[in-house]
Amino acid sequence: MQLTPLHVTGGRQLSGEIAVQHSKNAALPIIVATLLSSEPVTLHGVPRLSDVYTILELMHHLGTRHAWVGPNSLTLHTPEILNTDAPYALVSKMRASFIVLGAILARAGTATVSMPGGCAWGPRPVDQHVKALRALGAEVTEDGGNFFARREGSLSGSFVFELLTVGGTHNAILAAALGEGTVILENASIDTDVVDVIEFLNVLGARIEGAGTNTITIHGVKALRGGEYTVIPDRIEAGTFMMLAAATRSQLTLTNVRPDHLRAVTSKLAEMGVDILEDGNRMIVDARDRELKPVNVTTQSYPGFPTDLQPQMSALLATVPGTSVIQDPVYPDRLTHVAELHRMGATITVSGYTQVIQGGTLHAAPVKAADLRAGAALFIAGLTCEGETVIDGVQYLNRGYERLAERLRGIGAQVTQTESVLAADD
Ligand SMILES: CC(=O)N[C@H]1[C@@H](OP(=O)(O)OP(=O)(O)OC[C@H]2O[C@@H](n3ccc(=O)[nH]c3=O)[C@H](O)[C@@H]2O)O[C@H](CO)[C@@H](O)[C@@H]1O
Ligand SMILES: C=C(OP(=O)(O)O)C(=O)O
Repeated sequence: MQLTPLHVTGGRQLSGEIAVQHSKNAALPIIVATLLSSEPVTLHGVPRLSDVYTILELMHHLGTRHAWVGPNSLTLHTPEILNTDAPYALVSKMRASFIVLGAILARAGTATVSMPGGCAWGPRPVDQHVKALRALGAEVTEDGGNFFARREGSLSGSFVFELLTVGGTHNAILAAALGEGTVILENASIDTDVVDVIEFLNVLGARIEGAGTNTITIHGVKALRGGEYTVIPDRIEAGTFMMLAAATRSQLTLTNVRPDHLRAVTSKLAEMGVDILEDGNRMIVDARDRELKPVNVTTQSYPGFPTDLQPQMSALLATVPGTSVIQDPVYPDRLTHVAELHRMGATITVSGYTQVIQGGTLHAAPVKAADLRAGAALFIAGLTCEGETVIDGVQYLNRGYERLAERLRGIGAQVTQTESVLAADD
């Protein structure tokens, strides 16, 4: 869908309260995890994002019927799996869809899933997903851009991930949750989105231990029941708004936040001189009248500094006088925002996955987002400069930020766009 650009005029302080949406990257695998139950499941805190509509389209193909029962509440029901394949046209749109491989395999015994898409800043392998499923007893082959998986009986055994992978851990958990075997995953991800999926599955009657530790034990169960669950707050959206507050030297109050999920971000912003006050699920971020200091940042798996906030951090540090260094070894090629920030006057030199940033003042320019978080970096940058920045590639922002223009206007930002139409009953 071709969307109209976002027009952003900055150079003035923002203020007020902004409610953070619930987590995109937890909601997507939780929606997929409902495939494991034949009973209805109601989810609360599902953000209305294009990625959510994409996964619902895929789920519909697999046999799930859904209905929105509130602004962010969704009931899903998969009495039976009608198709065991996840076609290229749907999987290629987003990364998270690849975990239907484990879910379909668990429920139907066989699955065909196209190689995943998603934000395309460089290679995003799935070798660990495949190695894990094979180690647990599934047969997985690849041909013509598709993975074929099948199992005889229940999955069982153990697998040590060669690196920390969120999606790989999701896929293995979903594949092993049903059945009679016990599976042990070592060096598993401790990401908040993995913990949320496990807690959700346990509400439906799964027996999964070790959430939030590197060793996850899954005792297969015969069936899962229906149930109700609320998705966790989106720590990446919260971090984006924290950086927006800092970059515009404003004070913002964020609600629906889990400060315990944001430790690495909070401490980095505090090191820069931003005041952050935590009060339950609220956070006040204050950068008014501050001379912010440059910092060095390296991304890591959770609980380290998230790669999903690296582009936004580049935009922020481009406004901070002095030399900052950002390294993103998690996704070394996640750099599509850099050339666009150059158009806005940023001084950033890139060598491998290292950005050296000489901070200063940015100016408005026409720019284009080539992926979701690059888009976030651009609206942050745009809101720091006087004049109008026109941001193209809004379809990427709609993947991850619900009603963005409207919510930014709520904190005093001058942002206009002919709103994209995501149908309420889509
Ligand atoms: C939908 C979703 O939740 N997406 C998030 C998820 O993506 P995703 O689950 O795809 O990311 P992973 O955690 O799997 O990737 C982490 C690292 O492991 C590598 N790797 C991963 C799998 C594999 O089989 N082999 C391999 O080498 C990746 O190249 C990367 O360097 O976590 C990323 C890292 O926090 C985030 O940027 C994404 O926003
Ligand atoms: C990159 C992201 O999502 P995906 O993994 O679906 O591309 C993201 O949420 O920042």
